[in-house]
Amino acid sequence: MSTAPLIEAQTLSVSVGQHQVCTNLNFTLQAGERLAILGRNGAGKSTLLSVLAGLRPPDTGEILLGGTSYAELGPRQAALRRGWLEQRHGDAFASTVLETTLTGRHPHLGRWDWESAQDADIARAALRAVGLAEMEQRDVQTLSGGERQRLAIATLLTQAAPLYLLDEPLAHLDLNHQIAVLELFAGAARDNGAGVIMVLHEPALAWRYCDRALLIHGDGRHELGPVRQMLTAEHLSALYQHPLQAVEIDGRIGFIPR
Ligand SMILES: Nc1ncnc2c1ncn2[C@@H]1O[C@H](COP(=O)(O)OP(=O)(O)OP(=O)(O)O)[C@@H](O)[C@H]1O
Repeated sequence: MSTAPLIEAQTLSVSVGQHQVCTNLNFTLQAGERLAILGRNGAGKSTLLSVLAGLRPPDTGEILLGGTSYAELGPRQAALRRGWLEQRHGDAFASTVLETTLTGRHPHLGRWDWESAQDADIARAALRAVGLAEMEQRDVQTLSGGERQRLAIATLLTQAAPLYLLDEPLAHLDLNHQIAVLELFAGAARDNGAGVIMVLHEPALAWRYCDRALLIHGDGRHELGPVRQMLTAEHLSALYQHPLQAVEIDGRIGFIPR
């Protein structure tokens, strides 16, 4: 069995327009690890995540999935190794919730294959996991923002890639569903050895649900390390350019804006 990391970024430099997102970024993510990406609006978190997903090229450097580059893998093999939750979900056509979830199985099917009963079982299990089991025949265009976000997560779970790249997975979710989704990916990491990289705007949840944090400062600088070292009031006040105070209750940390 390959012991190569799920993903490895080597000397990665990324820019968009005139904006430098990161310079000389190096990291590896092993099975079962969770990494949070944090930074101000416009810092370049989504841009970096789309580079990690192989959807736009870095300026320099390389990304390897299980030791293999995107160029060598090609789109189908890449889709079997990493799933990407994008920030916006457009539904140009009417489709049911179940049909949309089943699109997650496409990388697993041959060119002329239809989805099997087993594929439908996998999709239904994912819909149950995000609390949408009762809605499988609903038209996606009628879903609320939070329901649509949970459907995107169910589709990603149906894809069942070992690495999840999540761009703001908590967008549109109420507090109850935020924790449910973070618990879902914590379980995937713990029980199935999934790797998770997620863009989050809530440092307290990153502290609780991730092992490491990558801080993107928006001027090309980044910092990477264990959450307990990275997610301090001092670091986060500098990152968000707003003074924050850390509060600890029952072993959990919160950050209060001053
Ligand atoms: N095609 C483009 N041309 C020029 N600038 C762009 C382009 N795409 C994005 N940008 C800019 O690059 C910067 C980084 O965008 P990105 O979406 O990666 O930020 P982000 O950190 O994910 O922000 P947010 O927290 O608001 O989602 C932003 O200032 C954005 O306006």
